[in-house]
Amino acid sequence: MKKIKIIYNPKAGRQMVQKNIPRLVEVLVKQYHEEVDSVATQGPGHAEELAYQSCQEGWDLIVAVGGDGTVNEVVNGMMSCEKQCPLAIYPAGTVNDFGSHLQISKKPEDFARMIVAGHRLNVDVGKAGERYFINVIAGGLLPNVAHNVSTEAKTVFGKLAYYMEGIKEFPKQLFETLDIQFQIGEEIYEKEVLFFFMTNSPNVGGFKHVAHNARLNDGKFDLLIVERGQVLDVTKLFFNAITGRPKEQPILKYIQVEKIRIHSKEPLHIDIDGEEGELLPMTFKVNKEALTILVPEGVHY
Ligand SMILES: Nc1ncnc2c1ncn2[C@@H]1O[C@H](COP(=O)(O)OP(=O)(O)OP(=O)(O)O)[C@@H](O)[C@H]1O
Repeated sequence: MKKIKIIYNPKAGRQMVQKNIPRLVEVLVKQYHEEVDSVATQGPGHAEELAYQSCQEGWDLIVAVGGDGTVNEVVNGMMSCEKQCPLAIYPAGTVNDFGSHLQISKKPEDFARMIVAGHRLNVDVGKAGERYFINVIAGGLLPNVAHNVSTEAKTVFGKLAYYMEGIKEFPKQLFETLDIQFQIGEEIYEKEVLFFFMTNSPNVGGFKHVAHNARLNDGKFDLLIVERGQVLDVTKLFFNAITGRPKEQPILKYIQVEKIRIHSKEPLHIDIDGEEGELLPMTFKVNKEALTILVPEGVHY
């Protein structure tokens, strides 16, 4: 019998997947005879506290139910604790870049089966200053769009809320570039950028395979920098991302990094797994295969 702690964000996504939790608990307890406790988060930061506490108390598995922000908090709680257990992600957010790359089923019966089968994958975890991240850090146009979308809009429109905000903001911000310095080892690149992101999984902002070389356990993060360009270049870039056909383009730089320091001339908050983080400058590095997660069997990442 395993002791399983479920930490769920009742406000994540369209607040639909959370309705599956009672059924998930029932299957785990009645069919598989596991010991299960589920706790709802009360607000920002609570998932982190609960995850830290659960590791300290020696639970065998933590299940994070929410979007990328909730998963980020749980990962921070787990990584700060000396004792560790595996993590399972039950995607219930608006975008779920990380969860959707893992191809995790939302059907409670399938999810319970995955947990009990216990197929493991050790994944890289990033450190951004003092915070951990599991999927993506970003700066510039895209994160601004994401932060302007309210919880209410996400509950009603889901992913569409991000696209509507994007269409509104895109023309306004197209010419607002940022002066960014990327320092990788001894090399320094100075760029005038629209936005940049550094990702663990290939999926970013709901777009699949944007970072086509990204692997969850290769000890590297994939840095994509979109430089200032002509309107047509930027439009083409988005079109290729939407249609899942990423191509080499003059305004796009694609580099794999293990450690990087990023400076911005203007004050710029970095976005960490979809939530607003600290101001730059900041050093980012990869902790290779630092966290064990449960994944469906037979899927290649
Ligand atoms: N009870 C709560 N009420 C309001 N906010 C909460 C509560 N519990 C957690 N939160 C906060 O909700 C924020 C958003 O959660 P999360 O990112 O998981 O969902 P989402 O934004 O819908 O999904 P995604 O990031 O995948 O688009 C998190 O930063 C978290 O701190």
